[in-house]
Amino acid sequence: MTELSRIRNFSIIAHIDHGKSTLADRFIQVCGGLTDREMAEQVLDSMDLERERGITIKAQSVTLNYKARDGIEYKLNFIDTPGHVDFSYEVSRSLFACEGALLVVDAGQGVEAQSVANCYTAIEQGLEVVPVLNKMDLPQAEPERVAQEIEDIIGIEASDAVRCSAKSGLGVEDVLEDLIRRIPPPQGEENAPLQALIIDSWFDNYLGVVSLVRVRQGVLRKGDKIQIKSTGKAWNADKVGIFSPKPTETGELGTGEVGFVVAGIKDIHGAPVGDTIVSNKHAAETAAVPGFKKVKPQVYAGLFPVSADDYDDFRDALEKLTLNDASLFYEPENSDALGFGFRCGFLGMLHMEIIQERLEREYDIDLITTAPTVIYEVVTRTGEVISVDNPSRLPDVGSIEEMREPIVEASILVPQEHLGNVIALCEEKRGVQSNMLFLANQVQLTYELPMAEVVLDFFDRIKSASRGFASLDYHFKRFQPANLVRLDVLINAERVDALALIVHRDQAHHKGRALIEKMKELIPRQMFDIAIQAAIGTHVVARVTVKALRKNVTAKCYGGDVSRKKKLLQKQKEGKKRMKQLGNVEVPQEAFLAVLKVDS
Ligand SMILES: Nc1nc2c(ncn2[C@@H]2O[C@H](COP(=O)(O)OP(=O)(O)OP(=O)(O)O)[C@@H](O)[C@H]2O)c(=O)[nH]1
Repeated sequence: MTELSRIRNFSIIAHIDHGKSTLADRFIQVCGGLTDREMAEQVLDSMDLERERGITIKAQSVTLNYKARDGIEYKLNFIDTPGHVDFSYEVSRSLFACEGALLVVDAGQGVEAQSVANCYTAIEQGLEVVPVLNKMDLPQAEPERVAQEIEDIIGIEASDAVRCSAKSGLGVEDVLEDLIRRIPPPQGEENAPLQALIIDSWFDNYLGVVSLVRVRQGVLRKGDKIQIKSTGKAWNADKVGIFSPKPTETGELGTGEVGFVVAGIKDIHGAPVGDTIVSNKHAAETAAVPGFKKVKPQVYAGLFPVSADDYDDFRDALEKLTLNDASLFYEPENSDALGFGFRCGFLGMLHMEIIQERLEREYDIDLITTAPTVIYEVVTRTGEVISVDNPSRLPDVGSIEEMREPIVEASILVPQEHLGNVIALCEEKRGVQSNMLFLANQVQLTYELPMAEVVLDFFDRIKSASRGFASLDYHFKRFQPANLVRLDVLINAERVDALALIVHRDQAHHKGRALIEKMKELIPRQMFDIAIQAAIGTHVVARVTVKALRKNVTAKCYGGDVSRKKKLLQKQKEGKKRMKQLGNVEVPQEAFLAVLKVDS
């Protein structure tokens, strides 16, 4: 067991692309955790998809042995955190297991809103935040300006922040030295009964559920009878160890340490993130570690297999995905237009795209996704409050007393020269400004905005309005009464349930018109005219027609070249894969998501 004074538990707070993963890889290299050959690019981003998109999704940890300049060997537990705003709850749960955090800032860019929000969380949780200026090898690095910005915006001393380059390796050991000096060691009673916090749980095909834990007090040993506090179920700790970064069994985890435990649990709901593991013998007298907030999905959409034959495979795939992703929600949904599918809940649009891509790539299921929506609250005339995550399930207008939409508080950091554009965008999105602070070169804006306006494309819009310089962080604040209506889309006079949207009444006409114009571009011409209408109740607000066209793909083939003809027909068939037949009209997947393309 390692003496507490030689342990440091830390996270890295960084904005996307500021170099967190590169720096973590450098740490692993400096501490000799892997041979060069094993040091494949960016070891910590383990999922294929993460690697392709270059973003970190799942929290991971690594234990490193670092021989410091004072001659002492320290055990450094690094708990990785994702960078995207959709996954910010994972940051707060990783911070729970640490005494400190490195704030890595790109010295050529400066502080970004999300890092600010995460730093505040860290400081609130009593963590020591240690600033690091990265990318010092770049000619545009301006360490003095950025250090000043850290002091002004976050309010921590940064003039002496270590300057490094994760890419070249310059200053990386200085970062480790600074970390050891400034981040306090963990505290806790070695002889007390076991109390360990579950930071993360995931499903492994061979081992069952693996949980990443932080021991608060006592010792977790292989063979111990343990209990999961919230379920009251007892298990046997079959495997106990650390990630170095390869999983390595050590047989025990002492107070203050971070590592994994495998206890024969078959379902991640049996070892929920944020739960506490205690010794079975002392379960009654050991309290749970005060956990962190549970996350709820923010964005809902219907997912339907293109081919009804895929339904069972689709359900199995969702079941498997939730084994590793407790934040993914699903329940069966039946649409008149699209048949049997599932209503799924996601943390945000990125999460939705990732799940959709995994379903298609890893499980080979072609899907139609309906327009994403947030959750609305509806108060009925009888005084009942119901949550609506599906526009087509909105109760009859006559029975609605009030509708409420979710409001977020958004914090935006933007350089002064782009302030006007960003404010204009917030106004367009029905935002209400609650604060504006001029800090160093940046302005910190606080807005209350309807969540529906924020989750879809706000992030991309704000980036383009500021030439990539503005950054955004937001969280749910409350539900607020709003004048909302359901906008229906009719194709050849048939209402298509899967295309319904909930929109603000003031925007209904404009949105309806823009939406069907977009759909007109996306629905290919067919052998007959197709009328597309947008309607509120029985009132049609806009109408377009997709003109008939006889599309004969083989017309171009002269002579009797059969193989060429076959090839063309095959090509056309593949092109059809993601089409859905609505009545006699073929509608492509893109048309169901047309609303996402309306604003841009
Ligand atoms: N020039 C230079 N480039 C760097 C440095 N550190 C990282 N980069 C580059 O910056 C890009 C982003 O680095 P990552 O380490 O993937 O960033 P990240 O913060 O982990 O991003 P997420 O995983 O998405 O949170 C990569 O192309 C790196 O090669 C540095 O010190 N200098």
